Amino acid sequence: MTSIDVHELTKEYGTTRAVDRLSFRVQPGRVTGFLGPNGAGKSTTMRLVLGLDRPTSGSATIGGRSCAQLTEPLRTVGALLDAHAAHGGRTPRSHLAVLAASNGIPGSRVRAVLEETGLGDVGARRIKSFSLGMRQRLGIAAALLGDPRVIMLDEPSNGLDPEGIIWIRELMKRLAREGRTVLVSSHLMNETASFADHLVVLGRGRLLADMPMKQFLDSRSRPRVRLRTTEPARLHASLASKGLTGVPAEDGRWVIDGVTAAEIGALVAGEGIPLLELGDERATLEQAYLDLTAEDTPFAASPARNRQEA
Ligand SMILES: Nc1ncnc2c1ncn2[C@@H]1O[C@H](COP(=O)(O)OP(=O)(O)OP(=O)(O)O)[C@@H](O)[C@H]1O
Repeated sequence: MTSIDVHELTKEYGTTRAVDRLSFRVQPGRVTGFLGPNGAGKSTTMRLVLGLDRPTSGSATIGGRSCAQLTEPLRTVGALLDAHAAHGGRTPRSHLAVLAASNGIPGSRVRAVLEETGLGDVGARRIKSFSLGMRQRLGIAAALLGDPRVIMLDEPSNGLDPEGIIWIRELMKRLAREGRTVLVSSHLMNETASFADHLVVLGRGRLLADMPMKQFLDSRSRPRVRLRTTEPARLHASLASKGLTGVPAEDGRWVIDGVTAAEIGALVAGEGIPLLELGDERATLEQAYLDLTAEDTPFAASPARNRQEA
């Protein structure tokens, strides 16, 4: 099995410490979402893993070897870092053919990945005429070219239309099901929640979290129930008898903090209070992420209060 191992990794650019003694492992067989505010060090880490930059100290390896040691790297790791990396004067076919030839990859893979990424009909067009979404698909085609065990994608949904976003989501899940190691950075929390099984979160170059998605959501949220009843006065009294408070929401529902739907269900059933709806309110990844990274977001807009004071 081929994991990505980052160990005590540090990268300094002059006085900026972009990555700060970072250690984590990306396991095969699942999609790992790579999150963090702007400038947190995600792209730098990916470049270090790919051997495109040298660490100040520490190590980053794929299957126990540094990328620089790999003679045909695209057969081990495929990456999308910059959708504009391909030369605009080339065609997708020639761009991919050059990559295939220099990595010992059979030419038949070029057509296969063009088809897989939906570029089968535009393989002979100049890349400079491509939209951002098409360039993004070409970058993904290049990442898949060598049928690698490890795939790293930096903001893969950038520029993709809704159909493309669904396609990339399903592709990443399938790659993980095939036992590959998939690391994906994104700023889109709903998106990440829809495909990631595991999360690695950075803030100012340091590790803030490394855990399964469900554990991340559970660890950063309190239980909360949302319900609808035809008898709010009886519900209110029943809640009060247990030291609970229901807060009416704008949509006619009630929100109760600090309890689960199972607990409320048992309570109201015992008293015969009719319910039209009852459910646990799930924490969103966006809420959990913002809560975790609040202190590590260097480019957050100032609150309105501060602007008024200025
Ligand atoms: N080549 C470089 N030279 C100097 N500083 C750099 C270089 N590359 C990155 N940095 C700095 O390192 C820090 C981390 O940047 P990086 O691009 O890795 O963050 P990121 O998490 O990928 O951010 P974003 O979400 O905005 O893409 C930033 O402060 C950035 O300015």
